[in-house]
Amino acid sequence: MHDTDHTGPVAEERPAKPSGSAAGPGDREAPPAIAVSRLSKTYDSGFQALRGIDLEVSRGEIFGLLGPNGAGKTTLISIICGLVNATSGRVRVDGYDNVADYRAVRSRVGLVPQELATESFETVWDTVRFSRGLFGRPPDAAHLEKVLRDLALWEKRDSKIMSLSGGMKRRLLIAKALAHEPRILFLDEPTAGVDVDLRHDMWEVVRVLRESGVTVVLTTHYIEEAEEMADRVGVINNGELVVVEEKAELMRKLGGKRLTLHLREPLAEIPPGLEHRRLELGADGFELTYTYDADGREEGVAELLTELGEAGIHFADLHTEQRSLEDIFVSLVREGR
Ligand SMILES: Nc1ncnc2c1ncn2[C@@H]1O[C@H](COP(=O)(O)OP(=O)(O)OP(=O)(O)O)[C@@H](O)[C@H]1O
Repeated sequence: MHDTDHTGPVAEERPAKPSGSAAGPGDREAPPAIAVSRLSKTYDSGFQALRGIDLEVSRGEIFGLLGPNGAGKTTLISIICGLVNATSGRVRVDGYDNVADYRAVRSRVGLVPQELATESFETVWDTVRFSRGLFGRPPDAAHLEKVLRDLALWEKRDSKIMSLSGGMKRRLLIAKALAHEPRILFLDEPTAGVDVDLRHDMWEVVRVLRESGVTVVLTTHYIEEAEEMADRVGVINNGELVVVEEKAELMRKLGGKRLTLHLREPLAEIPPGLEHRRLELGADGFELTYTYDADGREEGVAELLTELGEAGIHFADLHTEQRSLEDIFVSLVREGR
């Protein structure tokens, strides 16, 4: 199944031995958790799902892969985990090539799929124990207990899966993926279709994982989720990584602020003399929006209000807001079209 042209050159680059527990900041020799270079995927149907992806994820990082439906998120993580073959390019996990060193890679990654578990007659405990065994790891009741406790499932260890709530089933999927002690956990759309409370529970779970030093890559099309959880965000659209940025930096660079004025009288168009401003008029003519810098320079607002007053434009109300990652995302995806 696997391409055969990947063996060889990687051997001398990979670490001779697994590098023990997660590397500390002083460990300069340690390879990144994930290194993807020039990765492309064309499915047998001829559809090109990924186009030359380059990406590095550091150890201990929480990386959010954000993109609309069909953007290529699942394809990318499936290739990194070694479940789908790439057409070209290369993936290394902890320094191991995902084709030549398939086993080393599989033992280092845990994948939490979108679907809920189906083995409904099994107990929670048997499920995690079995998952660990699948990876050839020796039994370790203490580790499994810790995983179940961290995920608030310890009290349910003897319960059958069918008796668990939806939230517990989701957490059990994570417990299964953690049973063999992976260093990198992939969460594919962890909160797709769940209610708000459950979504917040999942965010909490990811925070706990971060504290335990696990590298987390999560895919989502909820901006809020990436904004809430990720250290860095990569936006993928049409199989291309449109941007990869520290979340805070992305907000700072592209965030901007928006001032919205609710006018007393509707306008048919932006009045002459104000065209140089970044103004937008709402469809009903009552809402005028001004976008300005995110870095705190707000002197333009006072000038604008004076100019509007001079032009005889009066407003009944105004409010400002920070542009959200949602706005940024929408504009990036538009630009990428
Ligand atoms: N086995 C396959 N054969 C052909 N095309 C495929 C296959 N799997 C996925 N695709 C196509 O590749 C594209 C990317 O799919 P992928 O599942 O990676 O997207 P995604 O970003 O994860 O989307 P979603 O958010 O809907 O899960 C889609 O257009 C999809 O239809």
